[in-house]
Amino acid sequence: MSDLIQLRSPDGARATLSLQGGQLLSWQPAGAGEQLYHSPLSRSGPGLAQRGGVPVIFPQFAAQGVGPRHGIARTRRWALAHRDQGRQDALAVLRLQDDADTLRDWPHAFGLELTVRLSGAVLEMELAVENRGESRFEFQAALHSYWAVEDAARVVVEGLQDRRYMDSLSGLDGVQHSHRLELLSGKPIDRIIYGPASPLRLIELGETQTRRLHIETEGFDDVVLWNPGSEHGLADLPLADWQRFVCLELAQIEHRPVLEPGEEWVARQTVRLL
Ligand SMILES: O=P(O)(O)OC[C@H]1O[C@@H](O)[C@H](O)[C@@H](O)[C@@H]1O
Repeated sequence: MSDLIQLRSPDGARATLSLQGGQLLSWQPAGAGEQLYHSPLSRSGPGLAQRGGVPVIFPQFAAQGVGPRHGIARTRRWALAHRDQGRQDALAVLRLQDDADTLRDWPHAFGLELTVRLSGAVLEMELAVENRGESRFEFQAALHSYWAVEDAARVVVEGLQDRRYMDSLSGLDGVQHSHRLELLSGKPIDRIIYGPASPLRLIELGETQTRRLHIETEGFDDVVLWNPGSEHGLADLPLADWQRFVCLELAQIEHRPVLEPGEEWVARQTVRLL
């Protein structure tokens, strides 16, 4: 079976999901172009992390644990649990469960379910985590969204004012004072920001028009803002492509949810192109 799932809602919105990684790769709202960046140098396959779309980070963010960087979900093959086309939408549900291979990296029985629904100018993504084992576990999670832009240096993010953050580049804590956070041309940025507003607004100030993505969060307490800048050394990213995306990743990092056996945790992002 092919790794790619194509979704199309009756109003023309489209998406592509990859079972490898359980990853949304492409989203085109009705009447609009591609909203997600995907690196042309990205590789896909067992054990590989694809650079682009929306990788699922679970159960560990970055190197904040003893397991694989950004967790075990983005490098595994997920299963298609369900797909449907309604009168006004299309949806797919992907699942990942523990197996002998995941248990070697993280010794817990879990179920992950990613639901992707599209309709018109709106994309909904829901991540559910279930404890299927006999002992409690804690985790971190994120939807590591690579939003495609023409020029990252023309992007501003609103909704972070007065929020605390941790700068992952310097290791220092800070507070975002201004209403608009502007990305600086070519400079890397890597911050975990706590308690963002909902919706967050990602605004691209183009020559002739302004593009706005409103990102509502439900259940995610943090957000990561990341762009590697012009001197990145990422082998799976063309050197100039730092300009082509901004990662705004709804996340649960600071307060790790604890799940007792049988319990479930659910969080959502709802993205609207205005
Ligand atoms: O190269 P990776 O493992 O996909 O990570 C990409 C980036 O992911 C972000 O979430 C982190 O904040 C960055 O520190 C990291 O560089």
